[in-house]
Amino acid sequence: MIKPIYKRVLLKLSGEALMKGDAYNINSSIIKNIISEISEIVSCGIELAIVIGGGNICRGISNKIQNIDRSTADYMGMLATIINSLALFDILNKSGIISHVMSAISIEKFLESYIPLNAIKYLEEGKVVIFAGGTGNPFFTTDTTAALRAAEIKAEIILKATKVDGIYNFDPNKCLSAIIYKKITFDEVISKKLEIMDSTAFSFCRDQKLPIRVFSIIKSGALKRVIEGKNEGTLVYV
Ligand SMILES: Nc1ncnc2c1ncn2[C@@H]1O[C@H](COP(=O)(O)OP(=O)(O)O)[C@@H](O)[C@H]1O
Ligand SMILES: O=c1ccn([C@@H]2O[C@H](COP(=O)(O)OP(=O)(O)O)[C@@H](O)[C@H]2O)c(=O)[nH]1
Repeated sequence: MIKPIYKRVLLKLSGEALMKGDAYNINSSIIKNIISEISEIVSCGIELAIVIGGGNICRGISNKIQNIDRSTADYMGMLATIINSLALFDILNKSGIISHVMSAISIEKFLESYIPLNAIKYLEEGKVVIFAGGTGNPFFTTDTTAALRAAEIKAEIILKATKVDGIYNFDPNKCLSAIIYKKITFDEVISKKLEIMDSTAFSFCRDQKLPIRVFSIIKSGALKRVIEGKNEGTLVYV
């Protein structure tokens, strides 16, 4: 049985990390693992909001189109987050975890628009809320979306599930001797220009005093350990 130290959290799932070896898709073993952990934490009373990225879809498309305008590519990216959010919604509901998708971009035909008070109501009812469509604005990322939404719904922490198991002094995919931080302040992460998240997201979380824990999406049991306040990945704090 999980002993959570949080009541309401926002989970950021990297689109690219979900892809793993399955080019421009969602890897079935990664999603199966994360769904089973989500099921465990939701059944112990955690109120869970999710932001899912779109890198697994949009990077594949924009790599193939030459000279695409930045804002056009960004709108394609936001649509990619909607595709991933709908996929996640379907998988969650089929696994018996009631969830809702709320989008920053209105598509009345099949998507509920993002209304903060409704999102909070769903969370209080024990339903998972997936925030789709990013912030609705180009030049931002889903990390910044996660920061904004987490502040608005008053989540206690952002849990960033990604390809690496924490924040290192250098990108571990480029420097094999990089050393992991168990915890690090926002000021340090910003001044050292550690690029695991964008600086807009880091600055916003610092100002809002909203901690972030970065951990591996692949490591089994990591989400559960994070929810229990165990020393998993890297904690970024004020
Ligand atoms: N200092 C760092 N510590 C850890 N990872 C880093 C660092 N700098 C850059 N990265 C990179 O950040 C990536 C994870 O960021 P994320 O936003 O989840 O990925 P993506 O944008 O590909 O979805 C890692 O795969 C890693 O290569
Ligand atoms: O508010 C937002 C959120 C996302 N995006 C676009 O959507 C893409 C996918 O999001 P992200 O890169 O954060 O996904 P991830 O890396 O987590 O898969 C981004 O690269 C941007 O092009 C955007 O323009 N505005």
